[in-house]
Amino acid sequence: MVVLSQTALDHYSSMKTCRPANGLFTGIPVIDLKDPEAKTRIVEACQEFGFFKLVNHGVPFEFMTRLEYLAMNFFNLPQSEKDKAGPPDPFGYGNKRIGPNGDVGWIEYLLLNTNPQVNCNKTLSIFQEYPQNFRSAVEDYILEVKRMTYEVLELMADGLGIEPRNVLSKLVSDEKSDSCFRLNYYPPCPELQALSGRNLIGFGEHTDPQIISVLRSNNTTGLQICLRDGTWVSVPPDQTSFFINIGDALQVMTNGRFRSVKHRVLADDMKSRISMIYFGGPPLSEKIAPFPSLLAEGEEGLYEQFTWYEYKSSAYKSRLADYRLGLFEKKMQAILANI
Ligand SMILES: C=C1C[C@]23C[C@@]1(O)CC[C@H]2[C@@]12CC[C@H](O)[C@@](C)(C(=O)O1)[C@H]2[C@@H]3C(=O)O
Ligand SMILES: O=C(O)CCC(=O)C(=O)O
Ligand SMILES: [Fe+2]
Repeated sequence: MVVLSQTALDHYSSMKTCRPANGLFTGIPVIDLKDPEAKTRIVEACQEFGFFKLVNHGVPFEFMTRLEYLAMNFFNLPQSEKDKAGPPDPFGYGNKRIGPNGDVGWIEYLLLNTNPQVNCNKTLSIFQEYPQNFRSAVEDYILEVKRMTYEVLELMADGLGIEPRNVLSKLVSDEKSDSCFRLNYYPPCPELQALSGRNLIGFGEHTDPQIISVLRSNNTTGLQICLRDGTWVSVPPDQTSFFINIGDALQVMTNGRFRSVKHRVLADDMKSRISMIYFGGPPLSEKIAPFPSLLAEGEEGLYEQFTWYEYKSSAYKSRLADYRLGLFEKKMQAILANI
């Protein structure tokens, strides 16, 4: 069993920017994909929270449970087997280290590219060595989730009144779209029991850089989002639903109307958490800028124009909790110009 030293605990312990809240939050917007009012509800949720729960989404539950089962089998393999698929570059198997800049969490994960044009040998090899059906479960799941994500993005465009209605969905459905997929496993940490009241960070606070993130987890709590007023609230888990996150790129495209939500995961003392997240990103060459039709007369764009490649490169130089969009805000550019 892994024993946590005081220093290690401090390292993994909860930080800093938002205030904690107790209990499960009951105010997460729930959107029914088949509701005729869905587009309006989605826009409201993205403006207020940058986050919502999606029900009646049409993705068969078996696709989720099959992948969950096979992913759990993978994470239960001997360490030496899992290490064959790592270290992440950023794709591949990772253990405790998140990203290239010193972030750590109580987590193991597999990060995969969903673009068939990018073959990552390391991750493909785990699929060759380990049960054939793991690869097909990942592919089947992603196919279903993509289809649903396009529908959500079309409703968003409709709700925002931007045309054509596929203006957002085509960015992530493009064959060059830079999307990725992540399986996260948070082992239980029994030692937490003796340390009542302390948090153990599974995945530290951050916003997702892409356009949209689509998350499904087992029935274990742990995911928290930061509300507008700066309080952390716990998202009640629901293994049958998806949770949708707005990413930084969509915050920019809506000129700040949609919030890229800050979130994190806390580990549990008893239960393991497993989550699967599809991150929908645009092609690397795509220019990320506010949609002109969303700017009111005389309203200025809040951000300098940049490509997704530029943003991603900058994100990979940052720490998890950094405010990555800051560098691209016009006011920051003006300050930098005067230095
Ligand atoms: C610390 C980091 C991990 C991350 C790349 C980064 O430098 C900053 C953004 C992180 C993040 C958060 C959302 C996704 O999980 C992720 C895959 C992404 O696109 O940005 C991770 C990156 C990662 O784990 O490689
Ligand atoms: O594992 C989770 O529930 C969320 C993880 C997350 O936010 C991420 O991988 O970007
Ligand atoms: Fe995230």
